[in-house]
Amino acid sequence: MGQQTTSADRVPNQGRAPVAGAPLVVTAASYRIGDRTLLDGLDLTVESGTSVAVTGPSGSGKSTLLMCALGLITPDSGRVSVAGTDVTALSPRRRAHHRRDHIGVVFQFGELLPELSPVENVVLAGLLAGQSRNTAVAQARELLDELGVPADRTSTGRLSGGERQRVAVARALINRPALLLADEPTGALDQATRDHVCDLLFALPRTHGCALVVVTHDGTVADRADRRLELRGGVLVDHRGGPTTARGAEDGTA
Ligand SMILES: Nc1ncnc2c1ncn2[C@@H]1O[C@H](COP(=O)(O)OP(=O)(O)OP(=O)(O)O)[C@@H](O)[C@H]1O
Repeated sequence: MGQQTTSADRVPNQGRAPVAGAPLVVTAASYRIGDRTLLDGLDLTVESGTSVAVTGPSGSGKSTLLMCALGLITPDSGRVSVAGTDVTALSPRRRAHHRRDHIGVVFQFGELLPELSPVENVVLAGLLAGQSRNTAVAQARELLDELGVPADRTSTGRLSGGERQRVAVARALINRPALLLADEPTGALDQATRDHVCDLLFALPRTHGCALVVVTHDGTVADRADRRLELRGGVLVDHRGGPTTARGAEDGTA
């Protein structure tokens, strides 16, 4: 498991509006589907400049937890605070705006528009986030350069899997998110490419000052995070499954 980062060694947050408290604070969240309890009083705090990996059996509710953080699902009870705002209390419209302003997401297959160039994919996200065209283009080029992907040499659909995921990371960063969520970001990559994408991904909390939550089945990926937790029985526990409480694991004190 990686080193826990303290507030003292965080980098500046790249011009983003300051966030009060941790970018993600989930408090006593419960969520049921039918007769299944997926989240059962779950707690999770992720500080700026740090990463958390969430593992767990298939169907345990990992994506559901991400959906709660995104505000696409509202827990039956509990709070989900993103960038200092309880998103469970917002109207769907305000929640969507809040998501656009404060969260970036990377999915397993990138979910990019294959016929557009990399820079067009990233610019599009910037425009949707309310940036001017000039700003979006400048930032998109800067991010793609930083992540080592050619901006407009070819269409995104012709890129390799690793290059596509780097474009997806650039797209997720264009709104300077306080919170970056990644759902199986390396699930479709070979081992060498996975390791390269992990190098980039897990550096982002330090280089961009965001909080990062990665959901993965891959223990090698999970071990790259500052904290590795397992979703089991609706709560987050230390992945080694030792005699710990969810709160203790969540605090990183277990
Ligand atoms: N809208 C829904 N209606 C009914 N069941 C759902 C719905 N959304 C999720 N589920 C069920 O809830 C459970 C948890 O789903 P979720 O996708 O959160 O699990 P997961 O841990 O991310 O799984 P995986 O690792 O396979 O991606 C699954 O059994 C899923 O079928």
